[in-house]
Amino acid sequence: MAVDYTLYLVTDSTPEILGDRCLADVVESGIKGGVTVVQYRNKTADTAELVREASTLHEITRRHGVPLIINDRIDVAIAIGAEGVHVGQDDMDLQAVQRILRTSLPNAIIGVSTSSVEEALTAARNGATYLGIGTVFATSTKKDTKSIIGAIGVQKILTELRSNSLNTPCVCIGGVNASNVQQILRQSRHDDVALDGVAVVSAIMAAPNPSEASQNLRNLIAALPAISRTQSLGLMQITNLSFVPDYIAAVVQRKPLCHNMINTVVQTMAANMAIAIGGSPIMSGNGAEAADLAKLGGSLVINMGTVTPDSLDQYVKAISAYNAAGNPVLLDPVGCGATELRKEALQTVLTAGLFDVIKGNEGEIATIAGTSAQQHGVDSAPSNLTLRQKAIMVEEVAKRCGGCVVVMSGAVDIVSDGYQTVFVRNGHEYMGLVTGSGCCLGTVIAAFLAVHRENKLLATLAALLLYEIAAEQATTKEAIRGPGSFLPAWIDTLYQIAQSPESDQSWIKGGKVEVFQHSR
Ligand SMILES: Cc1ncc(COP(=O)(O)OP(=O)(O)O)c(N)n1
Ligand SMILES: Cc1nc(C(=O)O)sc1CCOP(=O)(O)O
Repeated sequence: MAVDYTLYLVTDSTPEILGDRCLADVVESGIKGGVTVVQYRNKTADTAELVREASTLHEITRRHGVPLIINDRIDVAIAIGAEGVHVGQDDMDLQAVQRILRTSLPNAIIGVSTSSVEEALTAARNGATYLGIGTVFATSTKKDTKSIIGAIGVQKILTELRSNSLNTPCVCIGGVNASNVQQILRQSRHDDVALDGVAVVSAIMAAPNPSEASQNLRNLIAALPAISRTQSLGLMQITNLSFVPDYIAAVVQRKPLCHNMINTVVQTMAANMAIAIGGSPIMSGNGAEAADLAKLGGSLVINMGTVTPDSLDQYVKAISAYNAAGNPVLLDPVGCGATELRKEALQTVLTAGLFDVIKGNEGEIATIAGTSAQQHGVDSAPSNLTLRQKAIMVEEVAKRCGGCVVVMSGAVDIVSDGYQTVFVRNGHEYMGLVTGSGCCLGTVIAAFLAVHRENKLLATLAALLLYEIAAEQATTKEAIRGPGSFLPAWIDTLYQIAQSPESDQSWIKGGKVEVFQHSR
C-alpha cells in the first residue's frame, strides 16, 4: 500500500510526555488532526502489555486508514498483524527482519534509523521501505541519541541517496516541532530532492490538544512553497532575459499586496515605487495585523533601517505569520553590522523564521556571513574583496539560508540562490545619491516574489533589471540635472516600462547579466 509519510507520529508513554492521559485517546486525537503514520514505541512495558496496547492502537489506526508501525519488536508486530516495524542501527539487522517477516507479514513496511550517508545507502540498498533520518535537532525525548546532524546532514543524506538512484522515502526525526518544521523541510531540500515527511514525538504526544497540534503541523507543511527548480533552467534562459517582460506583465496584472515593515525614511518613496511597478503597497509596522494581511497572498518586506526594540517584536510576529501562510518574505538587514543592537536584532530576525530573499550591501551580507569588519553607518565601507570572492560569499550565505536568494547590491550586483550566481552591471551613479534607493529595491523585488513564487532567482533578477534599467533610461531625459530631478523621472520610467513591457521590449536589451563561472 502507498504510505503517506507527511506527518509521522511516534508514541511515548512516559509520564514526562504522556502524563496521566490515555495513550489511545492522544493517538486518535493526533490522527484526527492529520497524522498519517503511527509508530508504537514503548521502551519499558512487558510483552503482554505491549501486545495489549498495540492491538488497541491498531483498532484505532485501522479505523482511520493509517498504518501502524511497531518500534523494535518484530514479535509484537507479528502478533497483532501490524503494517510494519521500525528498527535502529543497534537492533536486529534489516536482512534478519526481512527473513522473519517474509512468511508472517510479507507486505510489512520496514523502517530503518539512519544518521549518516553510509547507513542510509546501506539500508536503502538492502530494501528498507523508508528511512528515519536523525537526530536532526537536540531533543530530550530520546536519551541515547548519537549525533545532531541538522538540516545540512539531512540534505547530504537525501542528495547521496537520490544521486545513487535510491528513491526510498525519508522522514527526519529529533526535536521537530511547529517552530522549526518549515525550516527543516526547506533547508534540507536541494533542487528537487526533499524529505517525504517529518516524525515527531513530543510535538504531538505532549501537546495539550494533540489534534490541534497535528493540524497546525499539517498546515505549516502544506504552506511551504513548491521546490524552486532554478538549477534545472539552462544558463541561456537567464542570460537571454526574454522572461523579464512576461514577469513584469504578470505583476501588473496581479497587482500583488506588498506589505512593508520599512524604515521611516523611505516609506513614501517605497510606496510610490511599488505602485509604479504595478504593486499594491501597505506600509504597516504593526505585527498584530500581519496574520490578516498574510492571508491576502502578497509578500512581506522586513527592512531594519530604523529598528527599535518594539519594531523588532513586530517583525518577529509578521515573519511567523507570513511563514505560516506560505507567503514570501524579503529581509533587508540595513546597517546590521553598525552597532551591537543591530547585530543582536539581526540574530533575532534570522532565527524568527525563513526568508525568500535577503538583500543587502556588501557590509550587510558580510555581517550575515560572519566575515565583516565594523560597518560605518548604513553604507558599505570600501572593500578589499575581489568580485569573485564576493560572489563566493553571496553563494555561501544563500546555501546556508537554504532555499533563499541573496542579493549583494553594489556597482556590480551579485544575485545567487546558492546554485547559480549572476552579476548584474546595470544602474546609474545617481541611484547612490538618492536616499532609500537600495531599500526601495527590496520593495520592488518583494512584489515580484509575490507573483513568481516558482522561481525566486528569476523573480529577483527581473525586478532588479526593471529597477536599474529604468534608472539608466531616466537619466537620459532632457530635464535631468542631478539626483533631485532624477527621482521623479525614475518613477515615471518604472511606470512606463511596467505598463508596456511586452509591446516594446527594446529596453531589456540593455540588461547586462553575466553568469558567474567558478572555473575562471
Ligand atoms: C521514524 C523513526 N526514526 C528513527 C527512530 C529511532 O529508532 P531507534 O534508532 O531504533 O531508536 P529507538 O526509537 O529504539 O529509541 C524511530 N523510532 N522512528
Ligand atoms: C525516537 C527518536 N529517534 C530519534 C533519532 O534521532 O533517531 S530522536 C527521537 C525522539 C524524537 O522526539 P521529539 O520529536 O520529541 O524530539
